[in-house]
Amino acid sequence: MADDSTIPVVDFQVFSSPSPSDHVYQTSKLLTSALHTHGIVALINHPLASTSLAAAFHRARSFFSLPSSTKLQAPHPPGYAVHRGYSPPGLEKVSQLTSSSISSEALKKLRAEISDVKESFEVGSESNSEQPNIWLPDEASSLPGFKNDSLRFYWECDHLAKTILRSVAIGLDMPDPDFFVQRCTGLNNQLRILHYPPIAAGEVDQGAMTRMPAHSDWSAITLLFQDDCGGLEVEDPISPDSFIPVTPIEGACLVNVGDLLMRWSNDYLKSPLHRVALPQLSDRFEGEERMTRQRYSIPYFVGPDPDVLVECLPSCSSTSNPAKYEPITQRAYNAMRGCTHYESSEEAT
Ligand SMILES: O=C(O)CCC(=O)C(=O)O
Ligand SMILES: [Fe+2]
Repeated sequence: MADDSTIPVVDFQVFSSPSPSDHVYQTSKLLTSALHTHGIVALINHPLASTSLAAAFHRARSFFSLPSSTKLQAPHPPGYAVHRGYSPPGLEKVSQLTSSSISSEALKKLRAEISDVKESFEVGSESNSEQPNIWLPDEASSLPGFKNDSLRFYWECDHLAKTILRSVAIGLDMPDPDFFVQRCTGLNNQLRILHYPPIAAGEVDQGAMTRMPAHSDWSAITLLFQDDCGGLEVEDPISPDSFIPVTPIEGACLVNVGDLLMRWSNDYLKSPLHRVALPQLSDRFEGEERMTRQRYSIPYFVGPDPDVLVECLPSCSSTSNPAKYEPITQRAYNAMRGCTHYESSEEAT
């Protein structure tokens, strides 16, 4: 485990080979303890093959290198309801601000002043008819194998996610280790590849741009793979409003709690605020056009199936600690968060 100014690291080796159950239990306790204190953990020696991960980053670089006119042939639909396809830089803005915490005029002004500089492409299960995938029409000639390889990676991430969800259930001393796996079948996950293009250093100096503002994820858990650029930060649990850097560890899988696991666990597991800050001064390329480094990351959002009711786990409540949230389905939670997000970012649609 790390000190308080960095995020915890847990060695997940026991899940790569047959291991005694007490080792599995100890690792699972370390996992849930990290997700309790920080809401995020870096798993090392996890079972996802490093070759698959390297190939996924390679695929992301190839995709984002295509001309804009090609990428825009697989456009993300307007609105919040469907999360698939390509979003060009500046299109999507995430924010934790809600219309109840700030007036809509002030929110609009804030959004007009600060632009998110990133592009993304999102993929789901081919069986999810409510969220149909959006592929390039001509992918065979522009990016051979992109669709099949992306889908294979999607299911490899799902496999890792299920191992982690079982470990969370064990760490929470739940009677059924498959409780979460049965409710998060893989139908409703979302694979996102993200590219943060280089930014002119002048913009960094003026603070006119951000990479991704602070937000929590709407998922049950999120797996996140990042390159070596850095910039990801998570709210400091012992000093809220300040953020600690999530320093890249090669090959590690970051796992953060999403809002729905937080609700399931009655706030025992925290869905942390996190953001992507601009790179450090020392990490800028100098020259006439002083630019920052570009960054790639791959989040994988693990969602319960849309109609699963997320309600406080019996082991996480008592008479002195009653349930804090009303039961809610993923579908209803998505609509609730999405409406707020959509209303307050209408210029993005
Ligand atoms: O790019 C990253 O490292 C973070 C991405 C993220 O937080 C998200 O897509 O929700
Ligand atoms: Fe996130």
